[in-house]
Amino acid sequence: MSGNTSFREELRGRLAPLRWNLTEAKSGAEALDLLHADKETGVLLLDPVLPDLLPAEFCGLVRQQFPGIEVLTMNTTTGHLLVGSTSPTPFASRLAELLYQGTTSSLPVKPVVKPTTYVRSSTGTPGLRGMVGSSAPMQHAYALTHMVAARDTTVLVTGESGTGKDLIAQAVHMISPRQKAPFIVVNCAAIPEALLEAELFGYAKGAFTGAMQSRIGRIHAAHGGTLFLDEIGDMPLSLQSKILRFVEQGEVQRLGSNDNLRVDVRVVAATNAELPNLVKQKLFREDLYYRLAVFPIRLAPLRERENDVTALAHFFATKFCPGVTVTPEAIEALYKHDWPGNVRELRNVIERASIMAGTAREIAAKDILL
Ligand SMILES: Nc1ncnc2c1ncn2[C@@H]1O[C@H](COP(=O)(O)OP(=O)(O)OP(=O)(O)O)[C@@H](O)[C@H]1O
Repeated sequence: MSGNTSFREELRGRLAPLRWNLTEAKSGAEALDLLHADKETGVLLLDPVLPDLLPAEFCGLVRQQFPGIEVLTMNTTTGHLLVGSTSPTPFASRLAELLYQGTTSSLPVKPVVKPTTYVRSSTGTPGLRGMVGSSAPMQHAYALTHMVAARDTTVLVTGESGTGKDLIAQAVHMISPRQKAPFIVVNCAAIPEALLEAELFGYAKGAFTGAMQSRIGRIHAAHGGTLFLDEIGDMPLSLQSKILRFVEQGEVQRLGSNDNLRVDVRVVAATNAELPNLVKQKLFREDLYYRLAVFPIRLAPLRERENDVTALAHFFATKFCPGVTVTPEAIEALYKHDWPGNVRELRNVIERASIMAGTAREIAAKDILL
């Protein structure tokens, strides 16, 4: 794991003869996502200069969520392992020795350390206001949100529709030092393409017919705070280079004006589209994708969130009808469903059920209409 491309290449070359399954990550967030996806990882070689997280934060997360993985820190200048003062495992010492010597010929073919468990405990990770659910994927999302919120790093929230991406974006702002400054939302899918540029960047007087006076755009309105670009996958290609310039350089040019105005805006983007696919189809700029995806937070679909349906059902029942409970049979009925619309769909089902329940003080299985 290293943000340094040439260092990763060098290491890949040196480890290639071992025929290990090698996976590379450019940032702490990407590494955590890959570890979640591939439970076979045994060893993580870490460049301690991470582009997104402090090494201690990253190591703490890996220790908490993947206790079986051995994290070995590297010196990227020398290419040697920094085997710390705590006693290293025999594997770490051997790898250190071999990398130090610049030869890997006698390394064991497989890493000797295997991951054992994947922590699913509900303890340790603080949650986020307004968000219910303590499944492992949600704890992972909460932890990433807490870690990144304090910085100005751009965040990309992904996940199916209704998984809570808006809530995460709001949380990033609300627990950041920018919380008292504006949180401006732009739904890129909801504003017609012809109006989006003026809406985002503003315009100078006379920029187009009807521009009777100058106006600042929503980017400007977010100065000092956070701009939430929702449905970023729908951002027209024609506007993407201008957005990239704003995200990279903090510069905004109003329509019909040559002045470059500087703004201090943190960007959070969200999408339910697979941006890498859009990049392949040339519908989304690759450079913008990489710039936005500095710190990705992926929200799992509800069907992958273990027991969260129970907690969410009780939460929404209380919200719509304080004092009402949900019977175990009703909960069982909820678990038979796949939830393609995710939490939004569950919320709607419980809202309807609380009406169907009438004057009863509980929501029964018969009230659950799927
Ligand atoms: N973990 C959660 N706890 C409580 N409510 C939630 C949670 N996740 C989502 N919701 C609720 O579900 C609804 C949909 O959430 P949200 O709008 O954040 O989803 P989204 O992923 O942004 O969807 P879309 O892609 O369609 O914009 C909202 O009413 C939100 O308050």
